[in-house]
Amino acid sequence: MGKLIVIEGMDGAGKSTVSGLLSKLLNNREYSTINMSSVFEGFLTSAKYVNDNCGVDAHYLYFLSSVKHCSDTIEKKLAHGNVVCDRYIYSTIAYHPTSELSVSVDISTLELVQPDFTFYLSVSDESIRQERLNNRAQRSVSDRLIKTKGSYMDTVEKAYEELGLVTIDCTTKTAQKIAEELFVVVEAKLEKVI
Ligand SMILES: Nc1ncnc2c1ncn2[C@@H]1O[C@H](COP(=O)(O)OP(=O)(O)OP(=O)(O)O)[C@@H](O)[C@H]1O
Ligand SMILES: Cc1cn([C@H]2C[C@H](O)[C@@H](COP(=O)(O)O)O2)c(=O)[nH]c1=O
Repeated sequence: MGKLIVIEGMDGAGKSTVSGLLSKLLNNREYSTINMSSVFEGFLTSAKYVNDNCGVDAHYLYFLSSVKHCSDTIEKKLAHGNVVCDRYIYSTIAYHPTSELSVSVDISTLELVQPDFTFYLSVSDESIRQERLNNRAQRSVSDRLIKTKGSYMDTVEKAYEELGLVTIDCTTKTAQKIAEELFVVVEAKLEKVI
């Protein structure tokens, strides 16, 4: 059974870039990289539909079921090697503040595969996060949202912080440097899967 490494963070923090570089460092052959948003065909189209046409409860339930789907996909991949996953259940928790929800779901009932490592990539300077988002094509609705005090993205960031994940400050370091930092942590604890 392989190991699961989850990379979390807000839009533009560098998750997909760092996930790819980390996979490379860890050895491509044994590591597959997946993005929660592309785990099944049509995910982003449906996510946009739900966002535009449904309330926050439906949005939350859509993402929860998608995480379950992602977990099942990961489980199959773990039989053949290790997996680096860009976003997981922590995104769903952080992006859906409980104060906005009228439904409550016991996450343990989803029986998700538990990560062996979870890293939260933080960018403390909002102008840097915005610059990164502006330098690439927009991919999601929250790509447009600027974090100001009391805003939705501020709530998302606080929710992430409350989860107490291993936090990596990605404000000024290069993506390569961040990946190397994570590589050291993972390598130190990992049994080689051959
Ligand atoms: N440490 C870094 N320093 C400078 N630029 C970076 C860094 N990490 C990523 N970038 C650049 O910032 C942009 C956003 O990175 P990336 O797409 O990896 O973020 P993301 O967290 O996966 O975003 P999203 O969640 O919105 O998909 C890309 O253009 C990428 O090349
Ligand atoms: C898992 C999850 C994600 N979101 C948001 C966060 C992002 O803005 C998009 C996903 O696109 P990305 O290219 O992977 O950044 O969806 C959400 O609102 N709820 C969730 O559970």
